[in-house]
Amino acid sequence: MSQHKEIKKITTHSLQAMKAGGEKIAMLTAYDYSMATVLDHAGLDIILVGDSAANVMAGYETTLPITLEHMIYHAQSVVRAVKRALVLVDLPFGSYQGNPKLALNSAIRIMKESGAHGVKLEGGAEILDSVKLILSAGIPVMGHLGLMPQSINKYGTYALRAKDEVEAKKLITDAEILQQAGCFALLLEKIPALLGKQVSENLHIPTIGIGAGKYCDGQVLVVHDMLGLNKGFKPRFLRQYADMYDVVGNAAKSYIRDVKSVDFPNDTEQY
Ligand SMILES: Nc1nc(=O)c2c([nH]1)NC[C@@H]1CN(c3ccc(C(=O)N[C@@H](CCC(=O)O)C(=O)O)cc3)CN21
Ligand SMILES: CC(C)C(=O)C(=O)O
Ligand SMILES: [Mg+2]
Repeated sequence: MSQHKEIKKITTHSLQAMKAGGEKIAMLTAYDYSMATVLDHAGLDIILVGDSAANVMAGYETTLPITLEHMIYHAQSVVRAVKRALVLVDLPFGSYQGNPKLALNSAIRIMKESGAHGVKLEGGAEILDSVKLILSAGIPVMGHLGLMPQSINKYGTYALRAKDEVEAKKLITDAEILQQAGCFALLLEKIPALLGKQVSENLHIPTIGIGAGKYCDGQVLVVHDMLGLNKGFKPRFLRQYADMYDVVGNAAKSYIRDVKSVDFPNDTEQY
């Protein structure tokens, strides 16, 4: 008898069904093969190859410097690992804003060169033409509203977004516009929980929150943050599930000690 276990792949349709059935969606970032292997085997629904790679992989202050080529490299590594999860890729800063044809070209390059399942773009009405053109090519799009890190220079801080009535109304309208255009899901970043609730109840497509409260249809975190590898980053929305900084640090300290003391390698660890 065949030992092949049928793996039920997550699709954009599964996600709609999960929202309809009240099952929450679990998403994390990954940027490399090894991490994506672990996360996919753990049963994660969505893996996001986020442009936060600029921060956690490359050490930049913001997400602005990462290029389309870098994103494709990370996406290729993740796709090679994944058997079950839906893999989404952020379009990086400068690869779509203000130019629908550039946006389509960037999205096509990601899909063609990495084999990912869809893309994510930051923005509402101002990027609607780009979203529509990408969707017209059969590429699934996740929207991204609220705190949009690629616009950090417009706001100057990573503080809570859409606190006032005017901003909240614009976000609600942008969410409706993105759903109407055909986005399969919407990411909401760092907004009041009650606004997250209102948007989630208002839309039929699932919302995925980061700092957007418990009423969103799913949650996302940057994997290095939740593993405790991003020392000192402790925003209120982050729950830390492991202390990998100490796990890795202590292993490295033990190794250093063993090498210096000529304990490693021993007789059984050599030829
Ligand atoms: N490692 C990492 N984790 C993330 O969640 C993340 C990235 N990188 N890069 C891209 C964006 C930027 N994001 C951010 C960045 C900062 C805060 C934040 O709350 N920062 C401060 C407070 C800032 C303020 O209130 O002005 C904090 O409490 O740490 C939240 C999300 C989310 N994304
Ligand atoms: C924080 C999430 C939502 C993201 O866009 C990223 O990791 O780049
Ligand atoms: Mg991002």
